[in-house]
This record gives sequence, structure tokens and C-alpha cells, in this order.
Amino acid sequence: MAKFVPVDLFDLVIFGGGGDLSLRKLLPALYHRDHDGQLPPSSRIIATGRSEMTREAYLEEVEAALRKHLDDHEFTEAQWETFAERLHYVRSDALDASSWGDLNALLEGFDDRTRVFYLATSPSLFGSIASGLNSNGLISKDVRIVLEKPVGKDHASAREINDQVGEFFPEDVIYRIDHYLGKETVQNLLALRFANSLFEPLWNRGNVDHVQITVAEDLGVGQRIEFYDQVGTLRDMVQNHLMQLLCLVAMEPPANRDHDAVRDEKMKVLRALKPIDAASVRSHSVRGQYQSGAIGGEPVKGYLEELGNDDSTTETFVALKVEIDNWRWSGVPFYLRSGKRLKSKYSEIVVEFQQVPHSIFPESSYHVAPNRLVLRLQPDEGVNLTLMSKEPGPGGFDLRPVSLNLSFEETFGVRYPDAYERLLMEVIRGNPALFMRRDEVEAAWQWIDSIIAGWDVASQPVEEYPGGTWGPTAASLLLDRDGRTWGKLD
Ligand SMILES: NC(=O)C1=CN([C@@H]2O[C@H](COP(=O)(O)OP(=O)(O)OC[C@H]3O[C@@H](n4cnc5c(N)ncnc54)[C@H](OP(=O)(O)O)[C@@H]3O)[C@@H](O)[C@H]2O)C=CC1
Ligand SMILES: O=C1O[C@H](COP(=O)(O)O)[C@@H](O)[C@H](O)[C@H]1O
Repeated sequence: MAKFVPVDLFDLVIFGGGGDLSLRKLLPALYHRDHDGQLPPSSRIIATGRSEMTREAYLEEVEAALRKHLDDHEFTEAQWETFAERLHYVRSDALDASSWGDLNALLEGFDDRTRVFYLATSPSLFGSIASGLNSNGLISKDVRIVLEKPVGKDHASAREINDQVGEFFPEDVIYRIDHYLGKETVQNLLALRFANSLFEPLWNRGNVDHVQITVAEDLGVGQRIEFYDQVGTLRDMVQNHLMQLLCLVAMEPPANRDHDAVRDEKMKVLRALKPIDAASVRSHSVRGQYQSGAIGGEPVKGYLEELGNDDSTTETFVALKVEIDNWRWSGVPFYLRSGKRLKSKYSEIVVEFQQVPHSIFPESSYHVAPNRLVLRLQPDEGVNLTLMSKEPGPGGFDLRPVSLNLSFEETFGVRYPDAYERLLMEVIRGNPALFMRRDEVEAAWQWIDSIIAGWDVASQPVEEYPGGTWGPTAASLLLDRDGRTWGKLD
């Protein structure tokens, strides 16, 4: 088990500290790190928002959230008392920097410690908050600013936000979150690729038939529907999480794990992506929206019914066929899919290798299936390698596909920390390796913008799919046309 090295003394100010993300993810993550002794005793967590709220009222909200989002055995009165000592709430309107008096007062005299500003608000506020931090004299020497995703809604708005924040903060203290980069299994992809000599010689067009990346959710859009209806799955999931996964699978080996070494390699992949535009959008993309259905035997409503409006074409599902124009991957499709209200919460990366060139087992009732390396990101994180094996027995020569299956939980026997636990500690330590650099975010938006424009020009239909399935039939046809099938179909 990795040791929990305490971080340096810090103050963490969360703009949007009473919002869903803070209560559901950030504060439980900090509670865990506190529990494991990683937070110095006098480090503070200062939440802020427009709402008038006493510290006591805020503590009540946080306690209720922790009780809800932590496992029963994880929440203890003693640990809560310790954690609550750190928590403060002050009112401040991001759009009115003159309302920040209480925040100023709390921070005054504390500029000798690491100071982190976490912007867990709409990205439209990032510029005003950065400017307010400057005008209130809160940008201390050892400062970092964290930008929650999404950074903008397209390339132009991402550039504008990056310019606004960049006016007051240099790039090396800006931490753009993509929480998938903090997932243990995503980091393990680096270990699998670059700490084993087995895979690298095979990791190319000469041996790989295709790659699939699936991030499936069984949940619907829930409380965030108004936000979501302006965004859709392409912007919410593909622009960031799936493209980051794609980059980690496809990039060249970096010389080391230095933040810029890894980010430079990811950038080369983003630059090599073949654009999907009006001419190719119909053959290379599928967008869908969930209808009513059933998940785990329970009926679920359709998206439009949840929205209470029947003319939205916002996609809740996307599948793409992505091509990378470089020597390593020329001719190897990367199929990406992500959606809400699918059959189960399931994320995986599948690397399917090429068929053997000639089978010497014509009598086998199983044909020789290609080997598949599957990285399960969630749930039951692990790695699976399918191989063909001889069926035991004295007569004939029958083959059977078998799996070498590694479950991380069984092997390591530890709780898998939530991505935000790792990411928050990395911010305080000042290590930006697991965060997105400005050019990565902007390059990803540029590529996504072309698809959105293409959908518009080509009048791409929004395919319906019943909740509780693996998405629209068109997503299966996307692979079927190439003689392939998605990994998980049961
Ligand atoms: N929730 C999630 O699971 C995820 C969210 N995100 C992103 O994180 C951001 C926050 O999301 P989420 O927590 O769900 O949103 P919420 O609407 O739940 O919270 C938004 C927070 O912003 C504060 N806020 C709004 N306007 C202002 C203002 N003018 N000045 C100061 N504070 C303000 C609100 O407090 P008050 O009303 O008191 O002002 C509230 O605490 C969004 O950009 C979202 O896309 C990203 C990944 C996952
Ligand atoms: O960023 C987001 O991610 C979540 C899915 O995250 P996961 O860690 O549970 O896989 C998604 O539900 C949300 O819509 C999106 O904004």
C-alpha cells in the first residue's frame, strides 16, 4: 500500500463550496485524506458562495452530505469533529468583488502557506473570480488555481477563459481538472504500457486491429438536467474524459513522467486526429437520446419526459469512429462511446489484436478469436487478457477462449481512492502532471467543434434508444459495417 505522505500546510478556498460537486465529491475526498493523516492539523477549507449561511448551517449541510456519500463505517463522530474544525463558510459573489470582505479577513496573515483556489462553479465565472482574486490582493506567493471541467463550451470560449485566468495566473499554477486522470485505473494504464516490456512491441498498426473506449452510465441526467440540456454528452464526456483516455492509449512513450513530457505526447495525438466534419460525420458518428425503459427491473423515464420539454435534440449518447493520422496508428480505428441510462455503469478500454494469419486448427469448434486486452476502469477495476487455449482431453484438438483476469481489489486488497482524493493532494503538492494544459484543452475543443458543426450541416439524426440498453442500434452498426462488435453486449 502506498504511504500517505502529509502535504504542506495549506488553505483551500472552494468557490461553489456548497454546490453538488463540492458536497458529493470534493468534501468526501478531503475527509478521506484527513482521515489518513495527510492534511496538516491547522490547514483550512474555506467554502464560499452567494448564499447567506452561517458556519453552523454549512457544517450541517456538509455533515449530511458526508453521511450520505461515505460508507457507514467511514463516517465516525470523532473524525467528523476533527474535519469540521477545518471548515469555514463565507459569503462572496463572484460577480461582485466588493462582497469578498469576509474572505479577505479569513485569509489575511495566512499568505505564508500554500493557497489553493478551487473554482467549482460554472466556467462563465472563472474570469471574474480570477480578476476578483487579483483586485482583492489574494494571489499569494505559493498559490494555485483549479479550474473544474468544462473549461468553456467550445474552442472560442475555452480560449477566452484561458486568457482571462492567464492574465492573473501563470500557466504553471493553473490546474485544469479532468477527474478521469486521477482514477487509479487510468494511471495504471501508464504502468501497464510503460512498466512492462510485453505490450509496447505490439502496440501499433502492425498488431492491433482496433481499440474501443466505453464509458457507460446507468444513471440519467438527474438534477443537472438544465445544465446538461445546454451541453450534451459530446461536450460533457467526450471532449475531456474519453479524449484523455484516447491520448493515453495512443501516445508515444514519454521520456519520463514529468508533467510536460506526458502532456507533450498527448498533444501530438490530439494534433494527429483526423477531423470528423460535415463530410464524414454520418459515417463516423452516432448521437442518441434515451427514451423510457427499464434498468435493473425498475422503469425509467425518457430524457424529454424528465426535461418536461419535447423539442430538445441534446444527445445523451455518442459513438465515434476516430482515426489517428500517424505512423503508429494509421488504419487502426479507435471506437469511442459514452452515454447515460445505459444498461449498467461500465467503463473499459479494449485493445483487440489482429487475427492469427492462418489457423492450423480447422477441426476446432471455436474459430481462433483475436486476443483482447481489456482494461476495466469501473466497476471491478482490473485487467483481462483473452487467449485461445486447448480444451483438455485426449482426442481431437478443440480450442476455447480463456481469460487471464486480474482484479486490482482482490490482488491489492485496498480501498480504491476516489480520483478527487489524488488530484486534490497533487494540487497542494504542486504537481500538475495529472491536469490538462491549456493547449490540450483547446486542441480537444477544436476537434469537437468540427463534429458539432458537422452534425448541424449534415442534419445528423438523434437516434432513440430505450433506457437500460447499450444505446442506439446505429452504434452497433458503426462497428458492424467494419466487421467488428462492441466488447460488452450482455
Ligand atoms: N456536479 C458534478 O458531478 C460535476 C460538476 N462539474 C462542474 O462543476 C461546476 C459546478 O457544478 P455543480 O456543483 O454541480 O453545480 P451547483 O449548481 O450545484 O453549484 C454551483 C455553485 O456555484 C455557486 N455560485 C453560483 N453563482 C455564483 C456566484 N455568482 N458567485 C459565487 N458562487 C456562485 C453556487 O452557490 P450559491 O448559489 O450560494 O451562489 C453553488 O455553490 C459546473 O461547471 C459543473 O459542470 C464537473 C464535473 C462533475
Ligand atoms: O464529468 C462528468 O463525469 C461524470 C461521470 O464520472 P464517473 O467518475 O462517475 O465515471 C458524469 O456523470 C457527469 O455527467 C460528467 O459531467
